[in-house]
Amino acid sequence: MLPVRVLRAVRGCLGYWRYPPYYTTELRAGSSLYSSRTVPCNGRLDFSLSGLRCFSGGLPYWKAKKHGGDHSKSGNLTASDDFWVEEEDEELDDLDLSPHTASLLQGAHRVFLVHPDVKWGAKKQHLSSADLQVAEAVALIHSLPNWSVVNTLIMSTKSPDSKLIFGKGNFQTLTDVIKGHPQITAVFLNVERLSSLTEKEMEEAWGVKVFDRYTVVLNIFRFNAHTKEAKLQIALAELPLLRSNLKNETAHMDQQGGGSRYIMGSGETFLEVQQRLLKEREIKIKNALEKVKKKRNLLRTQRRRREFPIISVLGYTNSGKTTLIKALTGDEGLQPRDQLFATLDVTSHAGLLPCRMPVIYVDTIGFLSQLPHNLIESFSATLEDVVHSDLLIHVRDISHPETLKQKASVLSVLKNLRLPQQLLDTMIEVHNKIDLVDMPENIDASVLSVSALLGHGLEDLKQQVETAVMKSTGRNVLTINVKLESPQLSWLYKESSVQEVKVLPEDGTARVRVIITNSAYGKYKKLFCK
Ligand SMILES: Nc1nc2c(ncn2[C@@H]2O[C@H](COP(=O)(O)OP(=O)(O)OP(=O)(O)O)[C@@H](O)[C@H]2O)c(=O)[nH]1
Ligand SMILES: [Mg+2]
Repeated sequence: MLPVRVLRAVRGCLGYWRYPPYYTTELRAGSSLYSSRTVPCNGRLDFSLSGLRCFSGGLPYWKAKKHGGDHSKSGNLTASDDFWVEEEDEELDDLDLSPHTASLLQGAHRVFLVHPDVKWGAKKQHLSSADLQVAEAVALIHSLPNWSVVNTLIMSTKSPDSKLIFGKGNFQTLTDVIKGHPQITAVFLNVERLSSLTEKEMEEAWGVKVFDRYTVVLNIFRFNAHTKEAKLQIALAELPLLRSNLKNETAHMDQQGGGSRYIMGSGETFLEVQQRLLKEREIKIKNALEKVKKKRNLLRTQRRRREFPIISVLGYTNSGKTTLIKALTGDEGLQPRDQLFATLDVTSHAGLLPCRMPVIYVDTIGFLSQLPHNLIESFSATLEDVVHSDLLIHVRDISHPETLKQKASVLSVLKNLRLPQQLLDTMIEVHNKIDLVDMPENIDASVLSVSALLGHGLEDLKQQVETAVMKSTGRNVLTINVKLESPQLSWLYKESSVQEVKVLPEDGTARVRVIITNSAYGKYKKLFCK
């Protein structure tokens, strides 16, 4: 989604970009725009963007300086995360989005991690070894503040669908091992989802909390969600947990003769009242999400009208998407972290291509194989905007032992998003973290190797992005010779984006570098090149 404030910010910078290059321009977003001072045009015009900066406190503010600095560095045109905070919608405010299963998030947990290794059958994981699945599960736990893994155990099972996941003998062995770790406060069973009954039985047998992937991933999401949409998605994804808690609670009350009794005067039992409240909550959340979505569509339309090329950056979680966008835009507000799902909210960041055309890089939620299904559904909604991109960049962590498997799972999620074929065909694949590998093998010529952290390979990447964006948006960067006495130059200022003008006084001409659409160039040729 592209919040209003950022649109304003980018509009400010577009204003600058389209401005004839004989001004030093000071743009202030929020107040009336341009206060400009004319600077004499002395032949070669060199514009530095190194003074462009968008501060995170107060109003966004840009200042363009003449001369000096690194032109190719779009980085200084920034939109920090603060500008992506959505405008508050008062109507949504009565919906309590604080976690309803909050107890899990609070405090520290010392976790015993159990990975059921399915040897055969439909649930066997073919692409990944048990050790690597455990490594990913450990990374999930470490993505939660103050949670640590005390020990891990891979236990084979022939009956993953049975109530206790393991056969009787293995379950007993497991219980003995867990009981031998009195310092633990929880067990993380690395399965997608445990039924409430299984969870309850295991907790009784082991005497500590038991978590599945759904609960852990939901908690990570909850911890990292900042925008209203992300919080709403989480509130929705939390409902199945609340429903199964309710079942447990009612069963417990029933044992004491309470849960299914009628509440006096209401005509409803405790269970019915709670179910109704949950249903009402679900409807409210869905309505609120629908509203946010409509707002997003509106912003999308506005953005289209202003024609900022959109580049969506996708990839497996922790592959370096945020680091890459930070390197390409210089946005200091971005905070890459060595965690899974560090980025949950889809945010957009303004950058400049080498030809100085502003573009918007969209940072997206990372993919994870075996992400719980409900969560995929809620979060694929946040990827809807990807469909409207002009270009996709797929970032891969080339140093990861399962980099190929990660690529396969990203491509399969993309397939489900039903993206236009042309967008998939033009997708740029970036091999990131090359600083961590000795000798990259079999690199396809079309693939770009970079180290987003160290800044290696970024110039080539920007160049390739520029070529692809120009192609997909029907634009060209051209240098055109114009006669100074003809209206060509003023026509170009009006109909295209003039980047640079070199006056050649001896022959009364100028060399003009422009970014021009195919159709405008067609008109230009018709008018002036007969
Ligand atoms: N050595 C090295 N580390 C990198 C590079 N790029 C990113 N990292 C590190 O990888 C970790 C994850 O980086 P992020 O940019 O947060 O990854 P992401 O893909 O945005 O992750 P999610 O938002 O969680 O999906 C951080 O610790 C980065 O510092 C690189 O080129 N080299
Ligand atoms: Mg990220």
